[in-house]
Amino acid sequence: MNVLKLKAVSGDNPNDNVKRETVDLGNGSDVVYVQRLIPFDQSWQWFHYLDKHIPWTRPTIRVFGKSFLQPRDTCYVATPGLTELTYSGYQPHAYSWDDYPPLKDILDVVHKALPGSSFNSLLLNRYNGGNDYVGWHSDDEKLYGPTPEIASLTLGCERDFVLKKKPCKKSSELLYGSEPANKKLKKGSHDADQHTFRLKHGSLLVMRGYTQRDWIHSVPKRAKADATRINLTFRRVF
Ligand SMILES: O=C(O)CCC(=O)C(=O)O
Ligand SMILES: [Fe+2]
Repeated sequence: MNVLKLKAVSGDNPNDNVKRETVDLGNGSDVVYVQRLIPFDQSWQWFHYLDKHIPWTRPTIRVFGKSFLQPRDTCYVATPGLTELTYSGYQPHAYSWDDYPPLKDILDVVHKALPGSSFNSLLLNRYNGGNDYVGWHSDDEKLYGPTPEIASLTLGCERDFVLKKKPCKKSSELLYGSEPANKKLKKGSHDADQHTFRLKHGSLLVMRGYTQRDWIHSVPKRAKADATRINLTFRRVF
């Protein structure tokens, strides 16, 4: 597996001396990784708050006519009046930012780190150990527009986040949710087509440009990851 050597570049915001690294995926797609966005202790405080107070659910989802228990807990938060989110035949209830005030503080930190961003929805995931995962997919729902910026914050247990180039549109649709997330690279593909980021406690990973159109991503099962990870993905619904 290709664990990236990242090139450090300075942030857009001169007040922001947080180190960030950008990986150009080509064809108008890139990923920004900020390894230490939120200080260690603050990250644990938010982790414990969210672990305890968020109304986590593990919904049944439908993929190609078959029902599955989603292999992680989830919750959705959105500004009122937005188009409702539906994925894999499941429409989550949209909770309000006001229900969980620390989410607004986290949103502020993310907005400051990403000048020009204005997220209005948040999908939370909780992985209760290494058997919980998210399979190959892209977040290419229409409500996010053609080039969504998706900012993904990690709290708790480190996990690998893998990006893989779509072979073509049809086959990537077939991959969605149905292929084991840890499947090896196909023969004929090469290293530039797959990138792995080890997402640290307090880190932020941002997918931009055409990443959702041209790439799929997953958080594979990991036998050794025995602790809980909470992930917050901020998105803008248009
Ligand atoms: O947990 C992660 O890092 C990724 C979650 C994800 O891809 C999603 O919620 O769409
Ligand atoms: Fe995703």
